[in-house]
Amino acid sequence: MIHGLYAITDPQLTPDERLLPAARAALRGGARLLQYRDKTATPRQRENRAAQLRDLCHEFGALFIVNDDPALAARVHADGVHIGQSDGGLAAARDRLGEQRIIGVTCHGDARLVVQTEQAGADYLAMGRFFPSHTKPGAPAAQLEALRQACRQCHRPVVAIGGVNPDNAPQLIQAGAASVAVIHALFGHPDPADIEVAARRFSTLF
Ligand SMILES: Cc1ncc(COP(=O)(O)OP(=O)(O)O)c(N)n1
Ligand SMILES: Cc1nc(C(=O)O)sc1CCOP(=O)(O)O
Ligand SMILES: [Mg+2]
Repeated sequence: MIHGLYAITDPQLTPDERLLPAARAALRGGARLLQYRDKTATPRQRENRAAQLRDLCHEFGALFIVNDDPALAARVHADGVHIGQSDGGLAAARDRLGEQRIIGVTCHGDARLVVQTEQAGADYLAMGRFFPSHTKPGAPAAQLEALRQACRQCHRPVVAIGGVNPDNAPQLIQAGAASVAVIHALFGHPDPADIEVAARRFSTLF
């Protein structure tokens, strides 16, 4: 079920030696989904890390999602993949992963695209960036009103992303977001104990 805190790893904030302790802390704090997002590692490193994160997520009963790469998601038996508008398309990802696995698709701030992408068969729709983001400052901005509209019209879960922290997340949840996806407000904390506290703050909002 796509609901609650959605933690996303980051190669700068969660490098190899910090990846598993940081991910474990987010899961202990209640993250219900975790995405492996790493555009810099070698294919072999990505496969190893993804397999370890999959096992960790399943220890906590959380869903494990791979960013960008349906083939890697299939190889490591992830629960699903997240694709953007330039990541090869929903149909190709569905062909690769079958009907049982989750496919999430970025729809930026476009409520009409959310509805179209739901009709095309995505399992969740992601909208953002709602607030200034340390991680991806150049992501196109999205408006809360578009989130409200999308959540009224769409039957699948909508995930809100971009500069989300425990203080601004309530606005997104109030607007109808089923989940908030977070990098910096979790993994920007150097100490895993603080990641867990932050994750718990998010989790109690749902
Ligand atoms: C949950 C979630 N939402 C949005 C994104 C962004 O995906 P994309 O537009 O493909 O950008 P990159 O993450 O690949 O830089 C995401 N990864 N996860
Ligand atoms: C990966 C990503 N995609 C975005 C979008 O708007 O599509 S914003 C973003 C970065 C999210 O990280 P943080 O929580 O640190 O802002
Ligand atoms: Mg992408």
